[in-house]
Amino acid sequence: MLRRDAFDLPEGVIYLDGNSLGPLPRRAEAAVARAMQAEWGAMLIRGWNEAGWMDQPDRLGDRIAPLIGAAPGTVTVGETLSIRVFQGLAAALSLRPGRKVILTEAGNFPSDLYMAQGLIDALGQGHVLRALPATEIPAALTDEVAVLMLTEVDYRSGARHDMAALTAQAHGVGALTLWDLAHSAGALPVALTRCNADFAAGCTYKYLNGGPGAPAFFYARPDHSEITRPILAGWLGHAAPFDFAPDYAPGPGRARFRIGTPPVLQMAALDAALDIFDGVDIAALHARAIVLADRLATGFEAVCPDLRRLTPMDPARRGSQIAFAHPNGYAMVQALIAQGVIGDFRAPDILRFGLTPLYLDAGDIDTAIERFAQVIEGRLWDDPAYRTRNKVT
Ligand SMILES: Cc1ncc(COP(=O)(O)O)c(C=O)c1O
Ligand SMILES: Nc1c(O)cccc1C(=O)C[C@H](N)C(=O)O
Repeated sequence: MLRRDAFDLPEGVIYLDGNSLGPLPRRAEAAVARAMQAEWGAMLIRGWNEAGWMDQPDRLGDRIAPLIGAAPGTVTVGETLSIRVFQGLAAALSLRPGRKVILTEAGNFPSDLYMAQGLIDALGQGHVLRALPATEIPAALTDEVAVLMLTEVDYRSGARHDMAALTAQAHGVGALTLWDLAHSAGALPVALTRCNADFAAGCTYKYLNGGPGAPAFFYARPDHSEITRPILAGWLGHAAPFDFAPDYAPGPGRARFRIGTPPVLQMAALDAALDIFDGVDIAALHARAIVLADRLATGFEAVCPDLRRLTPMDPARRGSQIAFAHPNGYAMVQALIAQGVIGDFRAPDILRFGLTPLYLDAGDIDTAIERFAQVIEGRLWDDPAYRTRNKVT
């Protein structure tokens, strides 16, 4: 399971932030160089045909599909996750005319909330965004709800929704579902087909290690793809893009969810990154992440009993990260980074650590605990340099 050699990680660094940005896969460096030289450089514009650039979104979609329990031909790649959330919501609303509620979790990732607010404004049809605590969502699933939009694994606490149960309940009242898999894909087993999910989207720069700015993926249940008229109708989602027709006609199935030009170099990196998952049992990977998370949590809490654990204990109800709240959280994370243990901070007071067993083992966690002990016992966090927040945390 440990495939550390597949990654180009700096010596001495314990990387606990793969839930925000995965590290560099060694093969990605060569793949991007090849795409630049042998394809872009040598083929020039012929690369679209000869190097298969135009087919990359679907080819990569088919590589991601088994990681998220989707059938071949149902996932496409490109654009950003924010755009994909907008697209999925718009598709769901168009399939439920007359229903006015988008139901979501309060504290969902801001972009998902903003996308819903923007879409509601743009449509101007009186939709409302109802954002509730997770515990209140089941009771709020009524026949007013057009779509239940949830991030399967919460970006802060790491708490995981029960996709199968909530999707079934949404369908029970005639609502559709849109799942944000940003913190799921490549970290834990996702079963979109088995759960009968309607739409899903995720990013590839976290657990899938596609690199900063790597494109998003988008899933639509096949019966929905055939009847949805995408609100973001781009030329590459047209049935015949190179006819350059003045009016939009949707392409078949997932093709219609393409919008604009695919990011060819990013896709070359992602393609190479996905090689690492060949033969990986995602359920076993997640089980390992849970063990590492527990080891880290127990060790950190022993060093600093004031930490308040935010991540649920039940392995079935969490993703592959552990999060704590502490009033000095920002300074602690910065001091830990200075010691070579990279985690991150989420406002207002959350220390967040991603557990990625492709390149982390128990020895790394023990080293992280030792360095955290140095930070706490030496009060290394109490440094004026850590009183001002960085632009990107
Ligand atoms: C849960 C979740 N949704 C959406 C996003 C937004 O993704 P992007 O910036 O790629 O559009 C992120 C991360 O940035 C995220 O963690
Ligand atoms: N996408 C990011 C970026 O462009 C810069 C900094 C961080 C990110 C992130 O992905 C944040 C991430 N979604 C999170 O869970 O906090």
